[in-house]
Amino acid sequence: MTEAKNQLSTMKGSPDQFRLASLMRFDRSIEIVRILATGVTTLLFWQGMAPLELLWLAVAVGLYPLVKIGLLDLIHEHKIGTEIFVTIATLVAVFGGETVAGAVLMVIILIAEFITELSTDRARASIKALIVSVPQVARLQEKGDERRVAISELNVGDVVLVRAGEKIPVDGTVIAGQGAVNEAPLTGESIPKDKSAGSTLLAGTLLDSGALDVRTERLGADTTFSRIIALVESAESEQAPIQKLADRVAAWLIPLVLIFLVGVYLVTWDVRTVVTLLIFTSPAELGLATPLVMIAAIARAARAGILIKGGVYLEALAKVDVMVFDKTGTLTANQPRVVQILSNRASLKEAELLRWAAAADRRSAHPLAKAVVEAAAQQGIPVPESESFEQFQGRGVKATVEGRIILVGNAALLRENGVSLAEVVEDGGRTPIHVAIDNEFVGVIFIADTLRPGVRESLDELKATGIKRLVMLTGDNRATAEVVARDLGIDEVRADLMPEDKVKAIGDLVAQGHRVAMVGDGINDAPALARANVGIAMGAGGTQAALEAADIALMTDDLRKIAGARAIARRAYRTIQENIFVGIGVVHVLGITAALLGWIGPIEAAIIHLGPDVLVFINSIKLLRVRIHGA
Ligand SMILES: Nc1ncnc2c1ncn2[C@@H]1O[C@H](COP(=O)(O)OP(=O)(O)OP(=O)(O)O)[C@@H](O)[C@H]1O
Ligand SMILES: [Zn+2]
Repeated sequence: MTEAKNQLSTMKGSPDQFRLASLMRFDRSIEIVRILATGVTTLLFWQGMAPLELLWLAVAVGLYPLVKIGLLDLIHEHKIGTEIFVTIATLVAVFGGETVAGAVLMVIILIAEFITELSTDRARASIKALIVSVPQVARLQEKGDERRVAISELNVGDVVLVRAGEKIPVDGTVIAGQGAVNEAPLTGESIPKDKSAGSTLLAGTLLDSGALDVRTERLGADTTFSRIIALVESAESEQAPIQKLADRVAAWLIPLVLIFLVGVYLVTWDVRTVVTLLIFTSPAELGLATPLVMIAAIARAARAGILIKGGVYLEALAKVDVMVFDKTGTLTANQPRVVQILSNRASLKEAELLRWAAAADRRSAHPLAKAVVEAAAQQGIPVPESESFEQFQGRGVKATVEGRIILVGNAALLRENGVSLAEVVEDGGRTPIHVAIDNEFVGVIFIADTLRPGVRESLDELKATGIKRLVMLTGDNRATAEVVARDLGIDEVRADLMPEDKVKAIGDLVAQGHRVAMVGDGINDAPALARANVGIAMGAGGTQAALEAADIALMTDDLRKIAGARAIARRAYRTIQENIFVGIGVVHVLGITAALLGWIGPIEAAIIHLGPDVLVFINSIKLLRVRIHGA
């Protein structure tokens, strides 16, 4: 929290400036003048100091924007909004002889609309402010000299210098120097990370100490930072189902309300009661109850390094009952190491087995292949080039090395290639990689990976938030998968899956009526992420692919952020329900009752009506302060 505040005070265009700037906008000034003019005229007329004609003029001036917005909504969105209701209420009052009441109620509504608009703008501005900004100038290194240039003049490949206390202006790689970088603005991670030659840097993060020379890789709109801003900005337009429902209910209520009002008038012949009722029967506010909550929740999450791409996913995450995890790289740390080599042939030494396997695997990008190649390098084994190479998704590789056909992969790969396996090697906790030379099974390489720190706690926390079933999907073998699952308290394991099986497994869960979230790394798992109700990608700070693939992107690999995201989502959903049922529902029902009983008139109604608007606002803004674990 405090770090975030410090960030705010150092950024260009602080929220205060932003607020001032938007307050001073031209149309805002007109609005203020309009409110003052109509208010003062009403007051003068009331005191007998102005003629009725002047009051009519004031009413016309005040109604103008309401009629305009109301008609535009009606024509373009086929929606009867608050504006139309207020216009009707004012006109009924003025022509029914309650001119002062009509004018006062109109002024109060104008003030309420003005306040709502300002606060929504501020919430929006705060989203951007929370994720801070990128500096607009950089120190460019040129022919041994340095000079300050605008970011727009930089090119990919340029070397920029960053000194302690400065913000990193571009995405790039450190080529010289050393320093500690605070990535909190992007990831919510407040512990600074040490950076030296070869480390990657993200624009918008802060160099706490040291000095770095950075080779520019991405600039301006291409930086991860800019992508995030763009995604958060578009998040608002992704309406949540509850919002659509509120809009639908509002549309459906309007004719009923109008019939009800005509009925009341025919029974009572009382203009005051009808005008008072009009204020409390406008269902348009239903539509206002959700956007502010969504904006606040998305802003809160962004500050914790959780990127939620729209209200629709916030609601979906709140309702999730089954959570599915990929194993490798999601639950495990994705740092596989070779831990044991077993040769099946007396004549074949372990080092030699590793040499064949590494030769076959050297062109594969699979993490297991990298572990094999790395082990060979560590043992100083020279690895030959392969003559041909083929990768089988979820199976392994087939390569020709020194004229011999090498298979490296799981049992299924060997069987499919007609290699008979005397016994399937399974060993809990470690992944066996089978090796065959010229269609003969020659041995197994065992690879182990460690669990991510804090996985168990994160999963327990998720269960505590009402997730009923935790499922693990993996391409790894059953024995290894089951050991991991048992360690973590996972309820259901599906092993030996091909990538398309994972997509199908999620499809089945969705078809059974579950609300499914899928957690993966976002690179290999993109189709599975897309199939789930909510796709959550980890480590999106590292790769832009992960950022694009998911509905919710975690900027670091910290699994605790999932529980954090879930907490924010549930809280937001509850707030929306509170806003609708208590803030709007209860107050309006009470207001209608009071009006029918003749306890309140139009002016009291308009004042009381400000109550729920303010409540909804405060209730929503509270979301910005939700405490979540690990952020
Ligand atoms: N390049 C490779 N070298 C060796 N074995 C491989 C290779 N590619 C795949 N395999 C074998 O195929 C299995 C399935 O691979 P896949 O990539 O589908 O899953 P994974 O990465 O092990 O696990 P997860 O599905 O949890 O991410 C691996 O466990 C391994 O036995
Ligand atoms: Zn209301």
